[in-house]
Amino acid sequence: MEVVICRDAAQVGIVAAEKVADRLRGRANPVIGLATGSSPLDLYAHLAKLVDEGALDLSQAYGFALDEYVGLAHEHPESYHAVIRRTVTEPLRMNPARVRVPNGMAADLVGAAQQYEEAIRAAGGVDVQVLGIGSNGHIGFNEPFTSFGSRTHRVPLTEQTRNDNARFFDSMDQVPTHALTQGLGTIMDSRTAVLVATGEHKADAVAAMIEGPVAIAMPASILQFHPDVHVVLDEAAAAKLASRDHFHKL
Ligand SMILES: O=P(O)(O)OC[C@H]1O[C@](O)(CO)[C@@H](O)[C@@H]1O
Repeated sequence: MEVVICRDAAQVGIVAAEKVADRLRGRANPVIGLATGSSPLDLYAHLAKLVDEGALDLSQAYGFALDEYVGLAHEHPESYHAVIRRTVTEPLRMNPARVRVPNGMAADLVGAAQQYEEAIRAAGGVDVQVLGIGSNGHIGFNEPFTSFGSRTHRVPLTEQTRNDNARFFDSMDQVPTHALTQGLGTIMDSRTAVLVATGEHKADAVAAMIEGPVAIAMPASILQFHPDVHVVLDEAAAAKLASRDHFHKL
């Protein structure tokens, strides 16, 4: 696990985007795994700048979002279908037909989850998975006590996650209660993972992910076993790392 500590959130976005771009360049049909939430927005903005400057071409790339709310219409502005279109597909000039988001509106969610796994496999697997981390240590929507071997599946959201995401909705009762998410096993199959975290509200989860025991109470701790994972933090998110002096500081 490589850990890089940056001055601020803007630098996190740039450093992480460069790592993602390095691994996508030169591949004929690169596959990028896409996180939503606030954390990766600066990363996507920098990737968009590279695309605008001609330093990166994602027109032939495939994209797979990590997750989607269950029962939220794709047209809803906070559905991850809409968020990915707004923050990734359009600014990165990707082909919309090659960017997939789990179908949280499917009548058969088990079938939709299996099809999603098959689509990732058919595209050749994920080259670079972009990740954020929830304040309770979730990645994707894999909440604490999710099996490490899990594949794409339907999950209930914890109260903490619903509270964290309530800022995107008018009221708490509009925040969905369930999601369809890639599993921890699916995420661990990615060839490279780049996780970004900023802000003091992530400091406990970040410290537990990097230094704590690998335990299902802290889903992100499974990344300690990922063969090529890069964690890019700002000072605030790195503040509770006892081992911070061992890591690369920019
Ligand atoms: O980046 P945020 O908004 O803090 O969210 C943390 C994580 O929770 C999720 O929103 C749940 O999927 C992730 O996409 C994100 O990485």
